[in-house]
Amino acid sequence: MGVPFSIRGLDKKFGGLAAVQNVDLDLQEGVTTALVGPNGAGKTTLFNLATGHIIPDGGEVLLDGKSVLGQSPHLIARMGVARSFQDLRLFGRMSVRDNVRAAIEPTAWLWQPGGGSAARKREAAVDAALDRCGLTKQADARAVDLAYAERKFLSVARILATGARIWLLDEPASGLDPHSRARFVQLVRDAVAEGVTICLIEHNLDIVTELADRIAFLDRGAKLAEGAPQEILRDPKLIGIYFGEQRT
Ligand SMILES: Nc1ncnc2c1ncn2[C@@H]1O[C@H](COP(=O)(O)OP(=O)(O)OP(=O)(O)O)[C@@H](O)[C@H]1O
Repeated sequence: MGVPFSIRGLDKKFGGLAAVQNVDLDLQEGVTTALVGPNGAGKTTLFNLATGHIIPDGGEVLLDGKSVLGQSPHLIARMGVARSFQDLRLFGRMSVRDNVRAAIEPTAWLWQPGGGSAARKREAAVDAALDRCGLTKQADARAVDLAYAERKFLSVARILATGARIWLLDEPASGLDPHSRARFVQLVRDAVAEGVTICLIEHNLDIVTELADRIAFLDRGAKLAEGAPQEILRDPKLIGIYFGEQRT
């Protein structure tokens, strides 16, 4: 099993605060990894470092064994690493379809051969992503007019349409009703079956248990443990930290 995406010794300080401290993480092909930890543990910062949104103070980010450190978020996305944001970052006044198109366009090289046929392929990818995310009927609606769960699915459709092989999802299921949550779990499982490697930040431990093959547990910027969900979620010390017991 390959390791398409790897983080080595990542460090990031914000002023005096060590938000990420010497974190290693391997995303193995076909393995879904969950980042778990209390609020402020450094999970989102780790995604920001991994995708070029923030430059680390030290460490390495490797895609297929090659450094992508210092590359722009656009370029990293173009290389097949897609991410979602807690605040979704949709274009509210644009249509649902245009939101997905906008996600796909930066990954299409201007000089891409094929002209019209490449454009048709992109449209087909947009249609397929909308269909899989249950948004075909809402394709012409403005993103801002969607229900909350639909907006969450739109953020996944934007990733799906790019054909990215590595997905970093930041709390993708937060606030979803049980029905939407079940649909989301199925969407992720389908993507994994198609070969997508996924890392997700998730506070809902039921979803973590359903989807994750591995858990990396973070606290105060450091990775405290990594292993199978049944191992990590049964560790009283980690569970105490997660639910905010007094720490020394
Ligand atoms: N741009 C920034 N400037 C200063 N401090 C920041 C910045 N971004 C994050 N932090 C701080 O770094 C720490 C880690 O934040 P981060 O958002 O990565 O945690 P998290 O594990 O994702 O938390 P949550 O589960 O609440 O989303 C927190 O103390 C946060 O306040």
